[in-house]
Amino acid sequence: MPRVLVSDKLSETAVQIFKDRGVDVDYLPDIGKDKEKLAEIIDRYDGLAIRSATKVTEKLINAASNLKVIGRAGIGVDNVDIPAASRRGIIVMNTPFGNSITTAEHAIALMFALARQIPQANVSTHAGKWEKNRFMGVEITGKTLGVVGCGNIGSIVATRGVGLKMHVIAYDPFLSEDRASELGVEKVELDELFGRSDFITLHTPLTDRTRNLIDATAIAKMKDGVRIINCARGGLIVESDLVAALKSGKVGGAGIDVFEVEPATESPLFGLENVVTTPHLGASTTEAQENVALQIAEQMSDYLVKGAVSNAINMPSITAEEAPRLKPFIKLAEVLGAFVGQVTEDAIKEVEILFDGSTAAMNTRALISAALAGLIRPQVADVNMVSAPIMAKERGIILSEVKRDKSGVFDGYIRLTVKSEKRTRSIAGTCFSDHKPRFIQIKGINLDAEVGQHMLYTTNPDVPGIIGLLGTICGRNNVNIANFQLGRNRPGGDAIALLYLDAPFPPDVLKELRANPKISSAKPLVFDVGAA
Ligand SMILES: NC(=O)C1=CN([C@@H]2O[C@H](COP(=O)(O)OP(=O)(O)OC[C@H]3O[C@@H](n4cnc5c(N)ncnc54)[C@H](O)[C@@H]3O)[C@@H](O)[C@H]2O)C=CC1
Ligand SMILES: O=C(O)C(=O)COP(=O)(O)O
Repeated sequence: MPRVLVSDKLSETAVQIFKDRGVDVDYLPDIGKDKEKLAEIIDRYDGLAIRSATKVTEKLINAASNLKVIGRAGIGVDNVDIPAASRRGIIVMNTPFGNSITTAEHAIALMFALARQIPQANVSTHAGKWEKNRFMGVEITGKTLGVVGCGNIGSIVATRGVGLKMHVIAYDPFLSEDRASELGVEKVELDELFGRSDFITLHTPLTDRTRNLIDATAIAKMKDGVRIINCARGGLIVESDLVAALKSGKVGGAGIDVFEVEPATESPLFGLENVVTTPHLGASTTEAQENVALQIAEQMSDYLVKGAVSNAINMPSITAEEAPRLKPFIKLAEVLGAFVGQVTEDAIKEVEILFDGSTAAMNTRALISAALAGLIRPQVADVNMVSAPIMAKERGIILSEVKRDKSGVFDGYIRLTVKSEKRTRSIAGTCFSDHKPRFIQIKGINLDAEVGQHMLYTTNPDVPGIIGLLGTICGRNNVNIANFQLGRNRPGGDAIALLYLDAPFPPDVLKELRANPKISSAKPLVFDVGAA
């Protein structure tokens, strides 16, 4: 039974869902904050469910020898070293919509809090001061709201802003004019947004490109008295620059939910009169927490139990419905890759994957990942569908995909063509209704060959006596041949043989075979023929 660790505070709904779906679960909501303790036990788990408190570093990933999936019950995955997870073949998934309304509402709440100084007035009133003249606010209506990052959350904030009769302008490199007009916002460049906004709200992910987006230079371009809201990530703002601008009055107020360093128990922003802070509460409503807990538990269980992949950051999605249909073809793609990977001994330069007929309509991204995993595995044993594309890229392999209509007798097939330093190799295969992968063409030679666990692949000129020769050498050395497949391109041309064996082909017999002048090449092959 797969086992999952929940290392941050999550609704207990998640725990129940894991259990209901056949996943063992340990709920240790405080362990995420204890790096050492977490590293000590992480190798016991197949899955890790987190929020933002657990930092999944490369070090932790290296200690997680059994980990297959990291599930973020929320949106931002900047606390996970995704390249390190991908290299180790670990899927990283999130719940991209579960808390977006809640977070957008928090941004709007902070905007009102700033406009009317509600938190400060609240403290003063509780203290019995009745400072009616101290707290003069500003109206929201008619003001310009600048939304930086108009994705899921940004666009909800934008439409709420429109509803509040604000003039909403947005900067997002991926925002189309059509989408902007659908939302009722004006699409502008960043500098224009800085120059025109009365309120600026940030909704981009934290990446190397967005880090320090709001620094002294950006602030200098803003209107005097601008109010800034950050419910995205602390690293988007250079806090020291913001503090200076708040002190000088250039920035009139800041609503800050997220900090450069969290948990933020001290910050230069604390104690400033015009700053409203919350401790990363953007996603903290009962509704959002139920949503994300339920979703992540479902997604992680579906992956661990059924192989379905959804909302993965580093792997193509495979729905629970398509998983059973796709599985045999994933196996096929993997064995095609494994065949070529085992016979290729020099550096691979280019890979072309052709999807013919029905296979062209399948989830070809997943099939490509599987083919690459098979191809690379002879060199790197623990590669899988998550890590294979990244490894292929790191090795400079040029990848191309071709899709075409049914072109032959098969409903559909996959052909893998691999160009290495010395030569080009090609292999094609398909699955029939028995769901078993079959080789249908090797080296341009047609055949119909099942995939065996232990095989021997030989090439030779098409001359009489090869079958006898192979049989004699194997027989003399006590190697049992379970089955035999032959093919040739034309009489007297190139021929190939596939021998199905009960055990790995013995190295000394291989030597003898290779020394025989009638055999051009002989290569033992091993395939994982476990259930598709
Ligand atoms: N405070 C909290 O508790 C929460 C914070 N978040 C944060 O909010 C972020 C945004 O979430 P979503 O809207 O769901 O993500 P999203 O991916 O739907 O939207 C992000 C948008 O930012 C845009 N973008 C990327 N780089 C940009 C740049 N340099 N300038 C302007 N726009 C850029 C993208 O094109 C995209 O449209 C998350 O990455 C997360 O860090 C999310 C949920 C809760
Ligand atoms: O979903 C996100 O990106 C969030 O920032 C929410 O963080 P949390 O789950 O509340 O630690």
